[in-house]
Amino acid sequence: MTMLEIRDLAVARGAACVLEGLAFTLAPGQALILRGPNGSGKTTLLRTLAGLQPPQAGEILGGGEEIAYAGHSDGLKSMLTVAENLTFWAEIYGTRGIDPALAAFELTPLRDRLAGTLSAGQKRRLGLARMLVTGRPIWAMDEPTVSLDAASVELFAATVRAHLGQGGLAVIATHIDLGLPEAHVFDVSRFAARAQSAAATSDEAFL
Ligand SMILES: Nc1ncnc2c1ncn2[C@@H]1O[C@H](COP(=O)(O)OP(=O)(O)OP(=O)(O)O)[C@@H](O)[C@H]1O
Repeated sequence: MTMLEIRDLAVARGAACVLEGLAFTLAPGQALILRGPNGSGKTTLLRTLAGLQPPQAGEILGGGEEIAYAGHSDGLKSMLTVAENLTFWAEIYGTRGIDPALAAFELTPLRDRLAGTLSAGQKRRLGLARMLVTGRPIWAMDEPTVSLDAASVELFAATVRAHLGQGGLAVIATHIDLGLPEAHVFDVSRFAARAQSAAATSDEAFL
């Protein structure tokens, strides 16, 4: 059974510890909504969970090959079509069939368009469709609804609900209420690193 558990985790940007003492456990069907003001460390935590940077301290159990990450950048190849982009990712992740992902984000009519010619919201929908193509059970997503209109936000929320309904897990930094069942709100600012606050105070003395 896929689980995601973090124990006494500390995450850093460069050498500076941003968050420390983080702990949670996520079971199949559960979502964790990350909240916190700009710069509080949501992206840093998501990148660490996704294995894009090492933790400064503590443990992550159950991430690794189980986790797929959707960051601020959609990571699209502008000279490939919508369908070619998804096929590229399907090959990387060793999965088959892009049609459900196209349908989930209403991209089927756009399948032969070059990704570079899509609107911002369409690009975002394609970036999110990639999560379905990965076939991975844990989704880590950073502000996934940026650029999406209300209808597309609902498509996204429905896709996440379906993923959770199939036993998937999700960690999502978002300010929007996605109406997810089993969603727990996790305010990262409660875990701000003490060393960082101390540094900010001493910096102020030199201003
Ligand atoms: N490349 C970098 N080098 C050094 N510090 C960075 C770098 N990127 C971000 N930081 C700092 O790390 C801290 C945490 O940033 P992070 O992007 O994780 O926050 P966030 O909660 O995702 O913010 P936002 O809501 O604005 O996206 C901030 O103080 C930020 O200024």
